[in-house]
Amino acid sequence: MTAAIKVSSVSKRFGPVLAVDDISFTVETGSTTALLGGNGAGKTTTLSMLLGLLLPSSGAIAILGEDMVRHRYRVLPRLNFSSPYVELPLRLTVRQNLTVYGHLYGVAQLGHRIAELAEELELADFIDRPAGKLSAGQKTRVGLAKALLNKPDLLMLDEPTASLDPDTADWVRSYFQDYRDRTGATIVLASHNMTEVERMCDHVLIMKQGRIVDQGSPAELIGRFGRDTLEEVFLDIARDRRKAAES
Ligand SMILES: Nc1ncnc2c1ncn2[C@@H]1O[C@H](COP(=O)(O)OP(=O)(O)OP(=O)(O)O)[C@@H](O)[C@H]1O
Repeated sequence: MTAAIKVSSVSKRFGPVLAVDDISFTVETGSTTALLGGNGAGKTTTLSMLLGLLLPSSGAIAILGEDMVRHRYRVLPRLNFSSPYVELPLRLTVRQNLTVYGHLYGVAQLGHRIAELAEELELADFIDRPAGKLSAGQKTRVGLAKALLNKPDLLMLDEPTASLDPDTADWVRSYFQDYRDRTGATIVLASHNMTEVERMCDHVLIMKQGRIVDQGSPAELIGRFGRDTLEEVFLDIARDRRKAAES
């Protein structure tokens, strides 16, 4: 099967800053893959290039078999993303927001799709309230509904459970696992929550200073570093401790 994402020798420079430094990786179709790294490691820049929002300075990106530089409009309708750092128009109600985005994505039977998502993500109590009047957790759920409007084959989630209470966060993780299992979609997740990554992801890419410094399944990484949790592996990499296997 074609990989959902194939990144080959990609770099991104902002003036003097080399934000992404010659990275290559593949994401298998139907997997949930995490992109981890400390602040400033290059995760957001990488996700933005995968979404076609930024062009690489060099290298090639193929998404769902299409070249992102030359043919991104062929593939954009099959992608979506959520990020707690992107605000929805605050004066529009939740329903109006979902309607505007649904039209932008060309969603068929939009009223039906919004009703379906309102039920699945429990938005009914505040669907006619302006987005600016929602709690942080409610906003996160609306952002997730927006990301699911077009039933994407590839979903990029930046901190999907930020601001959610533990019970709702747990429910959202199960929802995405179920979505992936039902649809065969591929999920790429950027998160600082290592327990979440251990639970949801089959594969982990670890970035540091714009490079991919390690990758594998959570169990492989934990084993290779001789640790008990992914959090400890992350700290080892962040603090430049030598790998247990090498010392
Ligand atoms: N538009 C830009 N212009 C200049 N430098 C940028 C720009 N965008 C990102 N950078 C720089 O590129 C580097 C990588 O940033 P990026 O936002 O990709 O990191 P990140 O891994 O997402 O970090 P965080 O976890 O803090 O969100 C940082 O040094 C950042 O300051």
